[in-house]
Order: sequence, then structure tokens, then C-alpha cells
Amino acid sequence: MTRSENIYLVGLMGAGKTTIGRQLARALSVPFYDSDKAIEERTGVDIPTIFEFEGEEGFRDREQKMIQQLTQMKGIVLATGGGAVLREENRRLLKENGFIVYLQCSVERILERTRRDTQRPLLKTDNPRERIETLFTQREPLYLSCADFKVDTGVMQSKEVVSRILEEYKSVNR
Ligand SMILES: Nc1ncnc2c1ncn2[C@@H]1O[C@H](COP(=O)(O)OP(=O)(O)O)[C@@H](O)[C@H]1O
Ligand SMILES: O=C(O)C1=C[C@@H](OP(=O)(O)O)[C@@H](O)[C@H](O)C1
Ligand SMILES: [Mg+2]
Repeated sequence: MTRSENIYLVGLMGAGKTTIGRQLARALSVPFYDSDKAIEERTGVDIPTIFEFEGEEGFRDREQKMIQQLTQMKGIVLATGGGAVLREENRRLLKENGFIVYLQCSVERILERTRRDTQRPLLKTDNPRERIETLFTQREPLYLSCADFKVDTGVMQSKEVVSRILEEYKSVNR
């Protein structure tokens, strides 16, 4: 088993990890996991409820446990949550066990895509643009430090993004 048997997607909220991940897994005929969905299934409540009752740190603890478990699996595509790279342990686990793709996206596009969203507690603010800009500045260096490959999802259709990832993944796994 090599680390490249898994593909892990990282990037900001709205970059398309969940959407692209599902399509990529289908194209490869492998199982798809989404760490947020797995946390929701385990707890029986949605992400905003976890933030409400346990705060961001409570959510991060659950997220770390989930990443620990999901990175034991082989032959999967995993969409992480946008903040999964914040913890060093998560970055280490992801780097050790998979091919990491950073889905890059401009603040403007993210703002458009998340405008009507109610499921991302970190964007429940009077000034979502400022929040996204802050997250971008804080996290972009972390995404870049983990990534084996990056692709801009703001300028291409998801189908094209999937093709670019497959092309790169196959070239490193020849
Ligand atoms: N080129 C694209 N790649 C990925 N998502 C796109 C693209 N264009 C539009 N979208 C839309 O943007 C949103 C991305 O949300 P999601 O996949 O949940 O992102 P994430 O999991 O990174 O937060 C979806 O509603 C998706 O349909
Ligand atoms: O950026 C973040 O800190 C978060 C991103 C979300 O996932 P998506 O990136 O899939 O939206 C989810 O994990 C939670 O709301 C926190
Ligand atoms: Mg997602």
C-alpha cells in the first residue's frame, strides 16, 4: 500500500471539496468520505449544532478524531473540512497517508458560492467577506505546505477540475 492510494482534498469553505470529491471518487470507482458528514452521522446532529453546544474547539476535537480514523482507510477519496489543516497532527496524518490536493479559490468566488449558506457557522457574521479574507490569509500557507498538487476551482467547471486531478494523480502513480 502506498500513500498515494488515497486522495485528500483540502481548501477553504466553498472551494468545492465536497462536490469535487464526490465526482472524483465516482470517476475512480472508490468510496467517498467527507469528514463533516461523517461527524454529523456519528453525532446525529449537524455542524452548526456542534459549534453551538461545544464551540469551535469542541468541533476541532471531533474533527481530529475523525481524521485519525479516516486516514486509516485505504483506497478512498476524502473531502476534509476547511479548517482540518489547522491542527498539526491532522496535517501530519494527511501527508503520511494520501495524495493531497489543494482546491484553491478566490475570496470573491467563495463569497458568491456561500452567500445563501446556513450550514457554515464560521460565516455567520455581519461581514462574511472580511471573515473569508482572514481565513484565506491564515490558512493558505497551511494548505500550500501540505499540498502535493493545487488546482484553482474558481476558474474551471468541476468536471474540468476532476480531469486535472486525475491526470496529475495518474502521472504520479504510474
Ligand atoms: N468549479 C467548481 N468546482 C466546485 N464547486 C463548484 C464549482 N462551481 C460551482 N461550484 C459550487 O460551489 C459549491 C462548493 O461547495 P462544497 O462542495 O460544499 O465546498 P466545500 O466542501 O469546499 O466547502 C457547490 O455548491 C458547488 O456546486
Ligand atoms: O473552514 C472551516 O473551519 C470549516 C469548514 C466546514 O467544511 P467545508 O470546508 O467543507 O465547508 C466545516 O468543517 C466547518 O463549518 C468548519
Ligand atoms: Mg465540504
